[in-house]
Amino acid sequence: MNAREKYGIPQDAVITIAGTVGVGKSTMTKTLAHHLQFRTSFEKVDANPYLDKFYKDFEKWSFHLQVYFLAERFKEQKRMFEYGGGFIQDRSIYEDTGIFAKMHYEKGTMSPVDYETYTSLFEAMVMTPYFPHPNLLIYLEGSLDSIVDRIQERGRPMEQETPIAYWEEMHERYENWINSFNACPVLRLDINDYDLVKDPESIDPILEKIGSFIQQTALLKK
Ligand SMILES: Nc1ncnc2c1ncn2[C@@H]1O[C@H](COP(=O)(O)OP(=O)(O)O)[C@@H](O)[C@H]1O
Ligand SMILES: Nc1ncnc2c1ncn2[C@H]1C[C@H](O)[C@@H](COP(=O)(O)O)O1
Repeated sequence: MNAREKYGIPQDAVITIAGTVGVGKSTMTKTLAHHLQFRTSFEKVDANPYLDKFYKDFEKWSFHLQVYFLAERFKEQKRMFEYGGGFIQDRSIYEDTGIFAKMHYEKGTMSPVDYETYTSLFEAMVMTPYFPHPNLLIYLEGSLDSIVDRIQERGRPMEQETPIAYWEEMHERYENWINSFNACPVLRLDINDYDLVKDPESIDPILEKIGSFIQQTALLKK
């Protein structure tokens, strides 16, 4: 019996991993997909033609980058839909709009007209059949210090060179965002409670929690 069967996780489930930059989403995505034998959906970082430019000049590249991420996520949503689920997704589309686009608009690094165009594009996409809500959103949370340490340790120069104030603002926005998020069930995990790098077995209680959480929310829907 594999972990998916053991913990009663449906094979068509879509689980999305949310949380600020560097908190450990990709690591969690890979680990869960491995244990559940699910496919993965990652965001494009290395092959992203705007990301480096964006970190050098937010004002100039915010809109281009948001449209790029939106197009990529739309293609991924369509792919997950066409496979009929069974995916772990690294970051939700809700974060693009609820965190990044909003933050740059409110900081003044995305113009009101660009933000309006972006928002209407996002709303048009969400109205297509490719956007069912995920079965579960796993929210990874930790202190700002430990997250900044991880960003430094991972070593993407564009992120290392970004002032800590940027990560601090994002951290705060994430806390507010998750406290009012209600598009799908949320399981919150504190990054101090597991270590997938040094202690791979710390995934077991997480798998168990995911199973019982999905079953409970399915019962509530009946
Ligand atoms: N559970 C963990 N314990 C210790 N270090 C971790 C853990 N998860 C991720 N890391 C480390 O933190 C850094 C950022 O992780 P990553 O998964 O790339 O984050 P994200 O996808 O959220 O940006 C990487 O250097 C990774 O090895
Ligand atoms: N929608 C986005 N707007 C701006 N920047 C974004 C967006 N989505 C992801 N990013 C950035 C943040 C990081 O530098 C990389 C990858 O994110 P990560 O949390 O490390 O997976 O892309």
